[in-house]
Amino acid sequence: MLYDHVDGLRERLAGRRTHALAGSPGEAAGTRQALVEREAVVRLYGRRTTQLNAAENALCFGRLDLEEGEQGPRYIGRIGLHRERPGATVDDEEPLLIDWRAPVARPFYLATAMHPDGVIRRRHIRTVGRRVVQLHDENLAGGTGAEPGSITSESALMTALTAARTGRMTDIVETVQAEQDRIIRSGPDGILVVQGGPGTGKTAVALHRAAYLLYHHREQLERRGVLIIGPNTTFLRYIAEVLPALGETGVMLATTGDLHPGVSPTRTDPGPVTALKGRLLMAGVMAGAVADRQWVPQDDDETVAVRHDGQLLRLDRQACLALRDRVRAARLLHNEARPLVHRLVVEELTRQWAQAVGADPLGGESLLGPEDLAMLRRELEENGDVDGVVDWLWPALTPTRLLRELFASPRRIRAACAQVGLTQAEQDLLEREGNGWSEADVPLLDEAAELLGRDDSAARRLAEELQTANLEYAQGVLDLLRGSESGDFEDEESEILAAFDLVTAQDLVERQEEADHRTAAERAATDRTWRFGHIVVDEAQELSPMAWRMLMRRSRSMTLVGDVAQTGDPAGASSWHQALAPHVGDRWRLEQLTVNYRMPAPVAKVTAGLLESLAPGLPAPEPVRHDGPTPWRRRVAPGALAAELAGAVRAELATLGQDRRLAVVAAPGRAAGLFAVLKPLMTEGVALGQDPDDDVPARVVVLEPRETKGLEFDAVVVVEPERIATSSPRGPGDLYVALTRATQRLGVLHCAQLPQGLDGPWWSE
Ligand SMILES: Nc1ncnc2c1ncn2[C@@H]1O[C@H](COP(=O)(O)OP(=O)(O)OP(=O)(O)O)[C@@H](O)[C@H]1O
Repeated sequence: MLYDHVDGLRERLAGRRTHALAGSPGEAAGTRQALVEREAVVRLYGRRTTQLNAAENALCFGRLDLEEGEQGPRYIGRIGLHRERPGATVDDEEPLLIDWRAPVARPFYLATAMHPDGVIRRRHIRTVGRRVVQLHDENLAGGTGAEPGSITSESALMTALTAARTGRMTDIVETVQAEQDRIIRSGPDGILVVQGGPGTGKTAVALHRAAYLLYHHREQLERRGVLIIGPNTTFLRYIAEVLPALGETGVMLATTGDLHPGVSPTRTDPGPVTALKGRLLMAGVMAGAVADRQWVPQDDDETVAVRHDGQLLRLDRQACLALRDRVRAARLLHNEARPLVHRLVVEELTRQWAQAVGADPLGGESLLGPEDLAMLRRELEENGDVDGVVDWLWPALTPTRLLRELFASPRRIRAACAQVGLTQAEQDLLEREGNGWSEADVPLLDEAAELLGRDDSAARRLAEELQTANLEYAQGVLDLLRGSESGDFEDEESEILAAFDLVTAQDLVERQEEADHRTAAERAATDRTWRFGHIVVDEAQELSPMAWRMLMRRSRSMTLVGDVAQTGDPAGASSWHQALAPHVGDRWRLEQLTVNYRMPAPVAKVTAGLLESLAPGLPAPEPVRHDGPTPWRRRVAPGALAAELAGAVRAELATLGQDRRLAVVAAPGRAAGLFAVLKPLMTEGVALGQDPDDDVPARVVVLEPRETKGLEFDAVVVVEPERIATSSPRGPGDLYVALTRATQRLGVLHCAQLPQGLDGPWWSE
């Protein structure tokens, strides 16, 4: 019945869309307003159809039977559906399916036998396509007993947790747990931090929270947009299908490296450089770099000069210093101060000129009156040399130019750091050759953009050029139509009105301008200053202080999820207080997730040992699955590692069975070598890859620890953990990440001793 209802809705929407596209006849038809309205209506129908399509799988997954006296039963699903009754108001419409995010759906996630909340039975409905294949009932009212063969929602959860991993994250809407539900439904205001160990569902919760907030605050959030920040593009691909499956599109997914429109990081900085660029004092370095570009002559002999009407007018060091002080006192952003610089230069030159030509040879008052001076000023304003002087003293700067020229010059670096107190060795780290930007440069570019402000003159010029180009293009289109007319029509048909009889090029351009119907996310992607309605940051522990500074400009409504024990970035945080205090003091709230949904208990035990040495006192999440295979470890001679690895992977695949995926994780720099070792597997029909980003994820992937961040696999084989732990100052955190990716099986191959915390009785040999 529900699917029939959806089909009917889809059909009606398609009909209305076609009707809207055809346009309504009448006086207003063809006006700009009618076009805009039509576009809006068509987009609305399109969005609604997308939502209906997204809900096709597992449209309805739950049912609540309520105590007598309550209405019921309630069916819970991915979207809300109502039976429309002619003449009924929205409130009277009969609910057929309740959106999982609606308040009345909440008992589906929260009701327990202890606190049934009016629910006597909770039913999980499993469907394949449009067919119901399984029902799981939980009787929450005492005495009724479960129906034979029924299982509890714990079983529905277990089914989800033990399913084969596909390489893409799926939603958890059918089995959200109480502690997760509370976070998902918490209000949007302020900054919410969700701390939880590996596999506690932080990513899942963050994405469902985004869907929940969009549902309850749709108008505001669709206007301002929701931004989801992840640690790398691999991770973003991994999570990309969750929100569309929940019917929510139009959310912007990005890394912090994507936040400066026009810049795509391609460069990898060494760890110490990343760490330095992430420090808050870089804000001072950027301010110093801008100040350094507000130039004055270095000694008293040096001047800048303007030739005017045969006279050479000069600004010496003292004049330039005075001018710079006056401009700085106005506290304008660098580029926005340029008109003031221009005005003051003209003022000074006018003064000098008046002195030169208007001086009374007899020593009396100037011979020039106010009108002469005004004329002089106007002449100087139009003198191109003055523009040159302004460019010299106070150049128009883009953030990229400022940084490129800064990093290319030891002198500029020294000047920029003068007030900040970086050692010479640290200053040397900033120097670099070649082009290209790194992720750590992006917050610096953002900082620079804040200090520089806009240079409106260039933007205005560009807008004018664009307008002229558009007009020319539109005129060209009309000319083309006119040109193709004569041969095509017979005499009597040439009476027919053509487009060029009805519209001018200007009309066409205006119509194009109105046709910008991009979503907030699309517009935000091209606007550095866009303020989002809400920002979700996943793996938030990885952000540097400078990256936090950049993000805080984009919104103060945030959900930050992460685990300070998993920090891998050299500039990342070791505590939430350390990360947030410089930006928002203690104005943030903390929620914790405590249940480990990913790893079975035997794997969790191994990783808990490492956690204790990594972050003493941080509790290890409690695994929800108590059984599972015991992790294995095998110590091998260095020469035998390659052969042992190939054998171990073969054995793991055989144990796992078809459709299950495995990751081999090794220290940075070793993945390529191990990939070569495993290549023969390909001749055995095993898809092998080095990129979890592949369109069709390979069955076996060889990765470095940081590439596995946020991902999970049915089985994981970690090669030489000691080498991972010692590969960088954040090595132990990287090892912890690698070991916590397995949903079923974990194995370790090692030549050296196991690192501290990992050596224990929990392994099978
Ligand atoms: N309530 C739930 N129902 C079903 N599956 C769940 C639930 N909560 C979490 N999971 C599953 O547990 C796994 C781990 O979740 P997720 O990746 O969100 O954890 P995480 O805390 O972000 O982990 P990490 O910090 O290691 O990246 C995923 O497969 C997720 O789908």
